Amino acid sequence: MTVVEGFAPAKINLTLHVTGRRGDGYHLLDSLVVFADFGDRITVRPATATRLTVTGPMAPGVPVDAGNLVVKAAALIGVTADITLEKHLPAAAGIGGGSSDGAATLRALAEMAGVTVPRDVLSLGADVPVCLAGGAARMRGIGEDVTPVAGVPPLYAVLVNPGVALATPAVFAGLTTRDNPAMPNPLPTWPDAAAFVSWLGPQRNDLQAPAIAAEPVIAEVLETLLDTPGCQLARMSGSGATCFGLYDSAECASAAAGRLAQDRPGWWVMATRLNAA
Ligand SMILES: C[C@](O)(CO)[C@H](O)COP(=O)(O)OP(=O)(O)OC[C@H]1O[C@@H](n2ccc(N)nc2=O)[C@H](O)[C@@H]1O
Ligand SMILES: Nc1ncnc2c1ncn2[C@@H]1O[C@H](COP(=O)(O)OP(=O)(O)OP(=O)(O)O)[C@@H](O)[C@H]1O
Repeated sequence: MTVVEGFAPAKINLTLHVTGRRGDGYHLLDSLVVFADFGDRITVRPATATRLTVTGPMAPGVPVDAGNLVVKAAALIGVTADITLEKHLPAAAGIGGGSSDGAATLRALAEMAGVTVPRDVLSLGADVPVCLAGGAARMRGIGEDVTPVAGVPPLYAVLVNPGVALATPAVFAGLTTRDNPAMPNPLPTWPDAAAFVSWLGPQRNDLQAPAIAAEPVIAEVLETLLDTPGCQLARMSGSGATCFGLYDSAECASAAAGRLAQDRPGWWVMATRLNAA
């Protein structure tokens, strides 16, 4: 029996510029996306009907029915399987947990059944195409236009989630401006990690302000990250509430994570390497 295992890394929007809105209400984006070396794990086994079991420290509250993106992915690719999802990423947290799980499921089921992944996966969610591509990418359109980006260095980061779940539609609805500038085109080249991080500084996550308006604790997370020794940049990912801090070494990131975990026992804190693959 073919058993296939897959990894569903956290997705981090290093930038997230909202550049317009379509007639159907979806927003046009320009986002630089990378992936962490931390995430969920899935295992798929052939079965005559799809069945999902969710395990792991972040399993509570995650749907186990047709509402789970893993089950939707299986239906889209047309393969039935016994699927175990080991959940490590907080849900509704702006780090694409469900989308990354969906993309990992598509890859694993394609391998298990010897079929190809459908070309149009946007119906699963705006973040699924970028998660399926994997690796540093520029995401445009509403999420369907994904271009790999070369030259993004590996980054040492700390992810912090203060334990408030934010619904993506509500955060988009809180935007006060929707026609904001895109990132430069083409993107520059960066000689090293320091140049990359200083370029990143003036870029933005346009969803950060409406997310803070909805959950002011996000501003506290950003300030707390910036206060840790060696933090070069702190920004929110996706529609929040997870924020990332960038550091110039694994030691700095790990020391910051240790300190934050001690000082803020209610917050989810994780040191990770971004774009390490
Ligand atoms: C905020 C991001 O995470 C950035 O990477 C994504 O744009 C959202 O990706 P996602 O969670 O996979 O999004 P979906 O499940 O497709 O959409 C959730 C909701 O977010 C809003 N949405 C999403 C994507 C987009 N380009 N414009 C939007 O306005 C819509 O209200 C939509 O109903
Ligand atoms: N595999 C899954 N893991 C977690 N949540 C899921 C999953 N499938 C569906 N959901 C549902 O999707 C909602 C959003 O969770 P998800 O973790 O995908 O959000 P997110 O990290 O904010 O995503 P994004 O960054 O793409 O906006 C959850 O509240 C949950 O009900």
